[in-house]
Amino acid sequence: TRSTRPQRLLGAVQKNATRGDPCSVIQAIDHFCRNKEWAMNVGDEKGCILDAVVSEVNPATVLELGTYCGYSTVRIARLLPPDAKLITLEFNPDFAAIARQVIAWAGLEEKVQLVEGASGDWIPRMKEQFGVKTFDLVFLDHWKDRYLPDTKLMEECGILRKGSVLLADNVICPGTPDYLEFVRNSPRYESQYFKSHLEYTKVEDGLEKSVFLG
Ligand SMILES: Cc1ncnc2c1ncn2[C@@H]1O[C@H](/C=C/CNC(=O)c2cc(-c3ccc(F)cc3)cc(O)c2O)C[C@H]1O
Ligand SMILES: [Mg+2]
Repeated sequence: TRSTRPQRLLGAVQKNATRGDPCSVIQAIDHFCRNKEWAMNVGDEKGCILDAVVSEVNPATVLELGTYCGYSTVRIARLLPPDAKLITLEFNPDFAAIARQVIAWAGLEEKVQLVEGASGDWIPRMKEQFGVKTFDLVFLDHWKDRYLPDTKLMEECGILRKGSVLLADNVICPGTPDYLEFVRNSPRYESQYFKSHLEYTKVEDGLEKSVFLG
């Protein structure tokens, strides 16, 4: 049977990237998506903004919602200090299987814990299951109608601390209007919009960075 796009994306990584070299994995995926088949990775342009925020926060603990093929997982994990931990949630087993191989090809397995399951089920269990009290950085890139409910859930579960940074992809395209309205109007967040473009296109999109004020 015909391969899937994530399988072809993994093939491009295994063919063109060097094992243990995260930058070559990122470049291989961006080249594949720009020249062969578009895929919903955060991409190189928004990826540079993601890199800047990760470097600024220098997080010890990171939560990613929506792994997909692991592109942003690799982008973030490659910048983390040695004993930092990135937990990434993905409920589609086929995507999770591809992402594990992409993360392994980049040589970043030690820094990444990929959890197969729904964010709503796992956010309440972060403390007991993984011994993580709070997250310094959360990257939201899963179903767009889950950004707001999961943010409220993270607040309720106490996994955000004063200064925790939420970075949300696609706040313009496809758009997350309810989430954007919430973080921009809530007194508990200091929000900033980073204008960019939808991955591999000229369409406007951007990232919203929201600092939880406790
Ligand atoms: C609740 C929950 N828990 C765990 N994993 C979850 C989850 N909801 C989705 N996921 C997983 O994250 C991934 C989903 C991401 C959703 N992202 C998107 O739908 C998405 C869509 C576009 C886009 C833009 C313009 C167009 F014309 C077409 C598409 C661009 C992007 O950057 C995106 O992230 C894969 C899915 O299995
Ligand atoms: Mg996205």
